[in-house]
Amino acid sequence: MTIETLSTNRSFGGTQGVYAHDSAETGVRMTFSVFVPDHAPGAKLPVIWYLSGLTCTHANVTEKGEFRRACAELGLIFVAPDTSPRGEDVPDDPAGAYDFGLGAGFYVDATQPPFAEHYHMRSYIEHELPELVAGNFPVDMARQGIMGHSMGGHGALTISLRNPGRFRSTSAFAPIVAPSQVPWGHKALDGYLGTDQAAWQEYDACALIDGGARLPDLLVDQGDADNFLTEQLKTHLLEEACTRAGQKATIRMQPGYDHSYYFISTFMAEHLAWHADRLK
Ligand SMILES: N[C@@H](CCC(=O)N[C@@H](CS)C(=O)NCC(=O)O)C(=O)O
Repeated sequence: MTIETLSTNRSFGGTQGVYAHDSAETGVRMTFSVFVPDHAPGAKLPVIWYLSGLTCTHANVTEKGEFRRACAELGLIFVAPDTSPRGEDVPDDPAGAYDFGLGAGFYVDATQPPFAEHYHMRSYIEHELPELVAGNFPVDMARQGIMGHSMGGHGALTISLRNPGRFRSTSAFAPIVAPSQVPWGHKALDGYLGTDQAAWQEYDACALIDGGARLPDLLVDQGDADNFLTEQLKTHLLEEACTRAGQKATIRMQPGYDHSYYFISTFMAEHLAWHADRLK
């Protein structure tokens, strides 16, 4: 599996790179970014997977996430994938809406035409990208953490819940916690998976927790001035599911913060330190 280096920049005593490769899962060229702190020759570092939200590419968090100083200090590799397949042959939302299709892969393996051909973001993130990164960067795959924002928070939670033991740490900023119960999720899961809601359950963090899936621990930050909180994010559903299940979790409402990277970057270093503690 070969990767093409699109750019590298020296930053915070490490290297921020952007890379591309031909993906077998999505059938198109995919771009992702990796920050590698300087390290002793031959050393392998723990890795954080960061899954982004609606409309994002790798670039949003790479440029606005403010993760590099903390990653350099803590010795963490930070990987940021794209949020969907892209290209002329890749179908989009029929009306070009931002919440489905391009930039909105929802970390599922689509089963419905015409999306089933390219929209394999679950398998891409769970299998293909980890193999590629493990083969090309100094990552210790025994020490993985996963985090994400909004749709990417949904991705981080569901991927971690479905793969017990793989991620020692899981956190999220303003995650979609119950896509089966909110308009963004209904539109995406219906479009990618069809109307049978039984197929949606493995892509719904609250349903997975209710079904018995567990994480060692969980950290979530949510701004109380987030304009998506009431209709789309419904953080209280995750709090209730964790309480019902006895799932250990720290879910914090942050007064005055919105949904943007101003919010994410504020709490990024704290999340990374929390991950690093669990990845020692
Ligand atoms: N901008 C969209 C909302 C989508 C949105 O807020 N996306 C979040 C993730 S759910 C994001 O990270 N946007 C890109 C950015 O802020 O850089 C709109 O048209 O309403």
